[in-house]
Amino acid sequence: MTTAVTPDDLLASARAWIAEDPDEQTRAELEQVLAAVEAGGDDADLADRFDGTLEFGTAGLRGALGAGPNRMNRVVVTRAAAGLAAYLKDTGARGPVVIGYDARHNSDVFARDTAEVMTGAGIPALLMPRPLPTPLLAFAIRELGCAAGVMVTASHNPPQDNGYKVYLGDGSQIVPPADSGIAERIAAVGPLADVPRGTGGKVLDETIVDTYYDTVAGLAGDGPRDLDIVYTPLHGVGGTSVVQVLETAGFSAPRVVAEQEHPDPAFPTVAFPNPEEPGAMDLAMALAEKHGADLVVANDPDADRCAAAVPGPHGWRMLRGDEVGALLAHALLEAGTEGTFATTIVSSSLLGTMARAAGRPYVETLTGFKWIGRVEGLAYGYEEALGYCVDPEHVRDKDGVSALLLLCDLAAAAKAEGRTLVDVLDDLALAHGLHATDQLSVRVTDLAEIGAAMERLRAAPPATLGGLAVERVDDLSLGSADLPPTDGLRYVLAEGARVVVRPSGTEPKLKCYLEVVVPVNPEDGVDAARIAAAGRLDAVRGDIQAAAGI
Ligand SMILES: O=P([O-])(O)O[C@H]1O[C@H](COP(=O)(O)O)[C@@H](O)[C@H](O)[C@H]1O
Ligand SMILES: [Mg+2]
Repeated sequence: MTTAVTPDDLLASARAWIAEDPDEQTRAELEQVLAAVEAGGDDADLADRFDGTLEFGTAGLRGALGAGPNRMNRVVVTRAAAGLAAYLKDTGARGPVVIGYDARHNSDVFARDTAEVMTGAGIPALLMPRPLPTPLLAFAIRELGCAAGVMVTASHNPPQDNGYKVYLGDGSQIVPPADSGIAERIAAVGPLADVPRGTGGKVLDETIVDTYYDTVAGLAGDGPRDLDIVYTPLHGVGGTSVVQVLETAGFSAPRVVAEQEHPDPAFPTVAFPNPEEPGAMDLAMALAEKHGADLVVANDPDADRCAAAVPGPHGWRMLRGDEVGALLAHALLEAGTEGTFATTIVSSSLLGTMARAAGRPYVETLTGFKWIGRVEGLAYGYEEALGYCVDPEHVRDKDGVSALLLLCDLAAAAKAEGRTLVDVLDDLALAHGLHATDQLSVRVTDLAEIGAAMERLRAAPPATLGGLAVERVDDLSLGSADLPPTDGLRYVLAEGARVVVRPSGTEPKLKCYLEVVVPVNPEDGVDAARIAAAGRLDAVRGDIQAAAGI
């Protein structure tokens, strides 16, 4: 919520904040900012810090570390934990809260604060033994019968950010109305000094980690294991888990990108620690090229996403999330997996086509794994943002470790037949048409630019995009029978193409998701369809960019 503040209110809020902040560092930081304003300096920085509070977005709270309610810090985390504790008590939830954390700045401190607030509220707290992947936390919630889970992570965001993912006892991240129920109770938390603090809870031993490794390793079949794998955890926490799981499943140890092997909150070798960002996978692909490896796999820093790259005639290329999503779906369908297949409205429509062809139920949700994770009867869910859930029984969230293992499993099976993952993708294109997707993602410094772009699109709906007629425009903010309201626009285009435009819920970005479908003529081959699709995507991209004015 954004409230207009007068300068006097602002100064008073800052002083009140300093008075209750238990963190020496953020206290000193805000004192400095305040002193500069009091000395007549610009108050823009101070105003921004107090311009509302961090809110639950696509994946919990997320924001820059720093002092003030609009930043991630010990005050905000303590209040969030107290609000969650109140929600759990009010809703009669039973069982402990398990708390995980990644290796970012202060993640361990925020995790400990959360544990102390939980025990202070009379709720048992279990703390993960060390910085570990997000999916391990999601696993622990179900495995240990917890009432809720908290993961302190900002995933793939820049180094100066941190975040707070909240899960309930079903192991899925919170959605409405639980998020607003928790937010109301956070807002109602009184002075910090009145929030009772207990012990740090129980620190779990390695048993939970080993159980997870065995469970994940057990997902792979007993197929061929000859595969030369290059892996990078992108300076995050996936490293030991992935190596251990691959080896338990019978693969040789992957070649790990040495510069990115160990957790480092500064993420020194990448501009953004996000495998979706250009350049993030360069070191991994260079290592693979050097050794003539078969496959590159990567996780984002909290290891709930999995990226992959494959060799081709023009060098290594990254697979899109939609391609990995289709490959894993194919593997599961081939293995006879029953149940519902699900993805989001911004992901490729290929999954729906594959599910229908195989006679499986199919569901589309809003963006975010918090929605996919709670699909009833879920057998497999994925989203284009490199997120995959291949074992919903144990992990009701995306899991970059299990997805990575199953992808290696599939690649090794293909290799044993003298084929590659690209050959499998070609099979799918021949069977269902080439579904090509791309994303136009524009990072802004001023969030108002995103609102302005959405307004322009609403005011002047394009009649065609990339030469394809716009057959229907859905304003997603109105909601529908199948989907709760969310800020976004969907353009249904001729020939099976579509564009969705929405503001990111985790970063200051406007995202446009593009898909075109091109039939494959077996005589011309899949590559001809790929070239045609790339041209179409370019044309659609140019038009939506112009229409949005970004
Ligand atoms: O940060 P992660 O890896 O948890 O990923 C989070 O953010 C992604 C991007 O969301 P948005 O487009 O709103 O920025 C979501 O797709 C994902 O489900 C969510 O968990
Ligand atoms: Mg992540």
